[in-house]
Amino acid sequence: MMQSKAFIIGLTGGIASGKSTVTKYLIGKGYPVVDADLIARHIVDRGSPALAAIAKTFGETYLMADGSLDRKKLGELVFNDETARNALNQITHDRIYQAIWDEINVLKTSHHIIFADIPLLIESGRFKKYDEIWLVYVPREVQIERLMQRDSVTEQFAEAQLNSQMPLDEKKNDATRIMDNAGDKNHLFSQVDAALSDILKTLTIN
Ligand SMILES: CC(C)(COP(=O)(O)OP(=O)(O)OC[C@H]1O[C@@H](n2cnc3c(N)ncnc32)[C@H](O)[C@@H]1O)[C@@H](O)C(=O)NCCC(=O)NCCS
Ligand SMILES: Nc1ncnc2c1ncn2[C@@H]1O[C@H](COP(=O)(O)OP(=O)(O)OP(=O)(O)O)[C@@H](O)[C@H]1O
Repeated sequence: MMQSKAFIIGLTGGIASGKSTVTKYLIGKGYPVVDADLIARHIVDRGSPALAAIAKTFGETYLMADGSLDRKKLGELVFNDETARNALNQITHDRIYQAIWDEINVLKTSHHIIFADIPLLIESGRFKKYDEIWLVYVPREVQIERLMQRDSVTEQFAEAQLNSQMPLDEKKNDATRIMDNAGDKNHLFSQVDAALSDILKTLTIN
């Protein structure tokens, strides 16, 4: 019999390490996945308090003509400037982590296992309340290569983005399971399947 308490898994990694690839696979299997990047976009919607705070802190020049956030311009600033990045995180992170947990609470009423894809979960220090942390890991050079290819950015910008995050080797210390994504996608999916069957076995016993 399944337990009544939901089992919450934080799915993390670094930029372009393969979290969305795992997310799509999990959704295909019917699991709910809360998407922190999507939530991060919603909380800075046009007219939101967070967007007003961004305009006040960084200037109206970070808004597009229609009043929405100029994401490319703000990205170029914060991925190259730690003080600016900290200021942006100060405005956004409490709102993002609150909204993630609100979504989890809603899903808890109808699901036994819930995933949340959160790139900065370990940096945030807010991972203790998750039952497990899954780290989608790749060596740094593979991460840079995939990032440059996917986003068509220069090596210099890709390096700046990686340097804005904790190195994946360090994140290993706080991970319950490490999914190695240096191989092909099937290799990644087989590790996900093994973890799922392990968890399902444990939940069925208890
Ligand atoms: C800087 C912004 C405007 C750039 O927007 P853009 O559309 O170019 O990128 P997107 O939001 O899709 O993020 C891409 C990736 O960048 C990384 N990233 C985003 N913000 C940060 C940050 N503050 N520090 C380190 N890495 C970050 C994440 O790995 C994320 O998956 C945007 O990322 C943002 O508002 N960031 C602050 C909110 C945040 O921390 N988001 C991460 C989710 S918890
Ligand atoms: N095993 C793999 N082999 C080859 N390419 C891969 C593999 N896994 C992922 N990719 C590719 O690498 C890129 C990054 O993967 P993905 O978008 O899943 O990462 P992510 O961690 O979700 O990134 P972000 O947080 O930046 O959105 C994508 O273009 C994806 O198709």
